[in-house]
Amino acid sequence: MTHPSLSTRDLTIRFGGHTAVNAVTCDFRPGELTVIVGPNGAGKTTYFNMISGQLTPSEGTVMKDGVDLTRMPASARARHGVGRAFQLTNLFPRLSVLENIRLAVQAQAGEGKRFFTPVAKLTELGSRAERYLAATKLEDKADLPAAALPHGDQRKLEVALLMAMEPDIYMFDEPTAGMSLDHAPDVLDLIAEIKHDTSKTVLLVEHKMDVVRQLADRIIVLHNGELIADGDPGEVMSSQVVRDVYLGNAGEMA
Ligand SMILES: Nc1ncnc2c1ncn2[C@@H]1O[C@H](COP(=O)(O)OP(=O)(O)OP(=O)(O)O)[C@@H](O)[C@H]1O
Repeated sequence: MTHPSLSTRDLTIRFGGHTAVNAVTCDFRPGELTVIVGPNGAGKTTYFNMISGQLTPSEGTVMKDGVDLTRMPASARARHGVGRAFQLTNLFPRLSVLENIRLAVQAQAGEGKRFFTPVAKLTELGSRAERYLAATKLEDKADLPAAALPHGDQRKLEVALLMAMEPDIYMFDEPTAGMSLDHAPDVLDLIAEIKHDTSKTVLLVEHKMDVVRQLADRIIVLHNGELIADGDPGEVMSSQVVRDVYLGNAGEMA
């Protein structure tokens, strides 16, 4: 079995007296897309936030390729290859779609703060930006300001910016939330493509079971902050413990 790229050990966070995530130990491997499911309030987003660095755990560790990320801020984790798609927060609304991607590529290449960049390097960065533009099927919108894009295309641009960071770990929290039915397949195709790259580890928080079925290599289930199931999607979703959890939360397992 491939070596894990990312591991959490006994990851725990308390808010006042409430334990939102309780001693979650889990390994994630390259070439594997893991979907994190669980009823509302199960701790999925909080677990995600402790991996990407928005929250610092009360106890436990987050390790990536042998490096302890547990106390690092999100920006340092991004430099270590943990990339998370965030809605709108990293877009420059007045800049064009292509300019946004170019800036992300330049930042990844460490050219963001340089005044002079050699022409050959600029050309290389430009072609990388074009590649991500094409991968996300945004070529015909390249010159539009990011703010003018419809919601679905903005989500695609966020994926393009994430790809431009060239992370090893891709994290998506409900990537099709708020998206119309005609845009959702594009974003799901993109994620499917990312997971075909066997050097990448993909983590997804998702409620929609059709999305889970389409993408998951593995499912982990959180309930009341605890990891209660982990494994093959078919086995996990038909297991009694998961059925009981969802039966107690009727309607959420769409
Ligand atoms: N900053 C915070 N302060 C206090 N409690 C919090 C905080 N963040 C999360 N919680 C609590 O932690 C628990 C887990 O929340 P979380 O948002 O991680 O669940 P979730 O599984 O992502 O839910 P959903 O599917 O509804 O998004 C909830 O009880 C929530 O109220």
